Amino acid sequence: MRILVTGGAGYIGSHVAALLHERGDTVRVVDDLSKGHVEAVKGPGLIRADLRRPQELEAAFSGGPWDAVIHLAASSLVGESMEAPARYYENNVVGGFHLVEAMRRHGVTRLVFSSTAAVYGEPERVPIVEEEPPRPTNPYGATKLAFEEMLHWYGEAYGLRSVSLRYFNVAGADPDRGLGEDHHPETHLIPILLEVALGQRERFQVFGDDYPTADGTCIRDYIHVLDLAEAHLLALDHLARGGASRTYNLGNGAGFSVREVCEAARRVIGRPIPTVVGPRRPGDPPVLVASSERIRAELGWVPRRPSVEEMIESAWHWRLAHPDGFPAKGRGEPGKAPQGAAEPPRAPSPSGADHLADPPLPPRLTRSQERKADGRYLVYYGFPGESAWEEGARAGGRPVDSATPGASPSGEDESCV
Ligand SMILES: O=c1ccn([C@@H]2O[C@H](COP(=O)(O)OP(=O)(O)O[C@H]3O[C@H](CO)[C@@H](O)[C@H](O)[C@H]3O)[C@@H](O)[C@H]2O)c(=O)[nH]1
Repeated sequence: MRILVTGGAGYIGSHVAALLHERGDTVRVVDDLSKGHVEAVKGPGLIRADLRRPQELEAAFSGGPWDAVIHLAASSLVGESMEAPARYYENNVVGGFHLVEAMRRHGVTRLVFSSTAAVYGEPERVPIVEEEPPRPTNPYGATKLAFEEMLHWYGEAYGLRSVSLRYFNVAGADPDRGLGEDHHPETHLIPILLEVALGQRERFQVFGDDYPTADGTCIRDYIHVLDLAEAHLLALDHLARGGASRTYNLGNGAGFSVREVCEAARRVIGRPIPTVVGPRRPGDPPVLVASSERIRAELGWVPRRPSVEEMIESAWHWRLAHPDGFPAKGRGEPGKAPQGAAEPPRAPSPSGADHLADPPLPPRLTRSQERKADGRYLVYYGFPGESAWEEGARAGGRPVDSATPGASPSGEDESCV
């Protein structure tokens, strides 16, 4: 198959892309590299594109036809989403909309979507089944749910078939393939524990110990990133067989409290991990544990690495080999492969000659800014050679109020899951 993987330079996407590439699929990673790493793309082609910019998506879809898209590019932090919901709506909903529109233009009718347990909010029954009414308690979950709903209606009207995978808490690494978790800044529980164990942080802060759980800390369901990546391949194959649109939970069905994960990390690593209890993090539900019976029964998914210790151990091994994460590489030009990345794959032409060139990109929007009397910034976007205000009126650009200097329309912060 020929597959586009958005967010394929990120933590989960890089594992998915590597598995697809290894089994012989033609894979092109589409990533804006704001959070992803060129080094994490092992084998597949890579093209830099921001989903919010349709002209960059056109370059990403060039060289088709493509059989399917796996969509993981998103902003994905619960805490951050509470403070910056606009960024989440723009990256996850607007970016997602441009993606499905590009799929429509290019006749691509299958999509596997990286959704989240955060759509459930505070569920009434645990383990959570897919029939549980979604009631997100944070903008991250709300934007993922909005895109799931968009997929439903695109399916009804345009024949798009999709599988939404609602991930619970993803952990672990694949040190053998040189893949692991590297976020800046890091906010996730297990990588932070590893940083404390390495002496890169002084201590770990527990976000609240007054939840209605046995030890007062939040309970989550952890899933190994490779088990999760394998589920993407099963979902893709389901759609390739003509399967209908579905939604699946992905977790192990076992809950671990924050304190239990700390204890497991101390056992696996054998080093002290000092902790301190702090306040709750807004938006965190007390308990999220999955029932993944549906995907087991329908697609035959079996998590082969269910132990939290194994997840921590694999993450630890990757981290020991990469104490500072992936090396920072240049991001290159939008619509192109960054330096050092594999060339994006092209479809073989009927004559055998590879004559498919990327389409020329329209001129890029540029930004200009004014500092206002109150210290805030007013930022305008325009095409080169036109004043910002003229552009705003004539070319569809938009003024953005109170942006911080150096920020993109959404804060240049699309992360890659
Ligand atoms: O410094 C920290 C970091 C985390 N936690 C707690 O650890 C648990 C797990 O937190 P984290 O690793 O940040 O993951 P979540 O916020 O639960 O969210 C993850 O899990 C979701 C599904 O549950 C995914 O959709 C999200 O993308 C992913 O960020 C939560 O109870 C946090 O409050 C702490 O106590 N201290």
